[in-house]
Amino acid sequence: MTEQQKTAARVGVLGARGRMGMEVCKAVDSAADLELVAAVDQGDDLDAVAQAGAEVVVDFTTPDAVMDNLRWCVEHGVHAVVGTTGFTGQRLAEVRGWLAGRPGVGVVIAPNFGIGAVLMMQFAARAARYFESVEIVEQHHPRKLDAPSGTATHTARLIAAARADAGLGPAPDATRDEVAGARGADIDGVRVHAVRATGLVAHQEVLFGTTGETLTIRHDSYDRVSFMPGVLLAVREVGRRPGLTVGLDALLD
Ligand SMILES: NC(=O)C1=CN([C@@H]2O[C@H](COP(=O)(O)OP(=O)(O)OC[C@H]3O[C@@H](n4cnc5c(N)ncnc54)[C@H](OP(=O)(O)O)[C@@H]3O)[C@@H](O)[C@H]2O)C=CC1
Ligand SMILES: O=C(O)C1=N[C@H](C(=O)O)C[C@H](O)C1
Repeated sequence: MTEQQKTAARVGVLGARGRMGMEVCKAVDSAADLELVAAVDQGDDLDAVAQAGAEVVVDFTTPDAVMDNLRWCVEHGVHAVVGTTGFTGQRLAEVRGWLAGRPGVGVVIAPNFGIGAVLMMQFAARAARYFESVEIVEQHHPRKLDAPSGTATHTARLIAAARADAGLGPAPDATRDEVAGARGADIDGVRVHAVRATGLVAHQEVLFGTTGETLTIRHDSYDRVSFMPGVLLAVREVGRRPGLTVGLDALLD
């Protein structure tokens, strides 16, 4: 064993045969300071992760699978970096509850690991107080299971909080006799529209409007490599951050 291998952090990937999981396995494999010790997918035994001595697990599975995986990690003292979507306030509270019993364990959950996407969300939250209207349009590949995206849901919540802080009421909207769904989903008072089309990867526009002007903030991931610097940053940092960290923002400061 080389000196490099002795000090490399041991990483397991869940959802390893998925679109993101495959990319994460490649990225971990290519990082000199990380060692891919377990690649687990549907039907594989999670104990492979423990047997391989993984210190950090990366989860890109499904909203249905992720909670069981995460509880397993916390119970086994393995740090977790989670990109899988579907984290409601209730789910986050549950994770905090598990972590309370394992004070040394760190969990990072981020709806989007793209640096540009994180900035897009920050810029949108900053702009929110100045515009009476706001709508989010997220666009993804058609094999995505969830809608709206985790990124769009998170963005809507940030915008809603900023609007509430600024004392803004509901965005003006005189629509009547709607065809169901025509105005998108309502997330904390923010309309979110989900587009699915072959050729897309992951894209989002936040459209703000006020008298005589609009502001559009747009982010595009054209390739899943865009998420890898954020994922690797979280893998390297998670052990130094016991408890739950939501979003990549705290790791970029
Ligand atoms: N935070 C971020 O930056 C990003 C988040 N995502 C999110 O990551 C998740 C995965 O996306 P994507 O890679 O495109 O999806 P895929 O469907 O391509 O991959 C998910 C993989 O997880 C497997 N899987 C299902 N259940 C389990 C389980 N219990 N244990 C281990 N593996 C399991 C699936 O197997 P099978 O197909 O057999 O069910 C599949 O191989 C989604 O929630 C997506 O929204 C995606 C991109 C970026
Ligand atoms: O499923 C995807 O592809 C993506 N999922 C995440 C989300 O739901 O926000 C992140 C990114 O949009 C890609």
